[in-house]
Amino acid sequence: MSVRNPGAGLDLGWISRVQVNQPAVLRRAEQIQTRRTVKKDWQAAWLLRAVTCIDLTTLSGDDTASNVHRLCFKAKRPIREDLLRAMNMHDQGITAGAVCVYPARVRDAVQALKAAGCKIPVASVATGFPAGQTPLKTRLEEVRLAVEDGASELDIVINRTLVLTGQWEALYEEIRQFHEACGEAHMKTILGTGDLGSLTNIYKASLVAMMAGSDFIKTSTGKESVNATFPVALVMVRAIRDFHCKTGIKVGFKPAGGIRSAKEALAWLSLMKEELGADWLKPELFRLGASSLLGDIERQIYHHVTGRYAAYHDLPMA
Ligand SMILES: O=C[C@H](O)COP(=O)(O)O
Repeated sequence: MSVRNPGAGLDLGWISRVQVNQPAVLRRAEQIQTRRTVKKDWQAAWLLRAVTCIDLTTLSGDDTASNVHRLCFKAKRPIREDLLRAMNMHDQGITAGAVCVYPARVRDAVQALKAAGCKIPVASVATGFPAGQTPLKTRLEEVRLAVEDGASELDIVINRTLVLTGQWEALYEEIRQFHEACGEAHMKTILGTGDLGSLTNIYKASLVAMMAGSDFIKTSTGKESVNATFPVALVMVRAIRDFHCKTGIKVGFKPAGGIRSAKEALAWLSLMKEELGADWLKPELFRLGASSLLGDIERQIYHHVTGRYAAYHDLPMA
């Protein structure tokens, strides 16, 4: 990831003027999901692009060194070598965008990727993931420890209480402190959109997160009852576009939570291309946070290459 956001001052005037036209957002979101998508070779190429943007994730209570190691090896070789060879893509260095784990598993991931001779970044969730309801002191310490253990990307969750009670200055200050604690590591800010109550709050929280120096804004933890949806994404990417127009700073976008199918991955790529342009189709500015998406993409690529659907045993586990 090369793009960095130094942040900007908190512009409360801008935040107070925010209005979202909900019916228009819902109409546009519907249109993106229902339209015909790319086919054949183009589809395979888009799916490979999606693979390079996946933050391959495991965030479970029963995570151990061994499943994290397996995930890292899958991140290094996300698609079977013979399938890539059949598409003449075997020497293109296709890997997942990052591996995403809990702070306590960062060392396992760093070790596994080092052993595999692979430079994929390790992303750690932090700041009291998923609820963000621990004292600020411990949330900050969690960020510092994850960085110390080798995380080069931090997926921090915001304190949703501050959004729901309109405390924009306090939200900005907290995120600024997380940004400082991240040091050289990139910061992705998870809004937990399913908890924020309205599209207007989501737009405002997106702006505050970007003003406070987030390199990415991310929809969800995957643990809320509603996670990445297209209406929410539209509001967030339009906030990214407005922030870029006003400051010249490019902030990335990461939908996460419940993204499971290749078809959905294609719709997410279409949304990025149409709303933000080709610059946002790269892992530097776009990630898909997903624990169970890669398997379906690999199955679709297997079908593209062989004309058959893969049996369960044909593809290595993600
Ligand atoms: O940040 C990533 C999400 O937690 C993944 O959610 P998921 O398990 O629904 O794919």
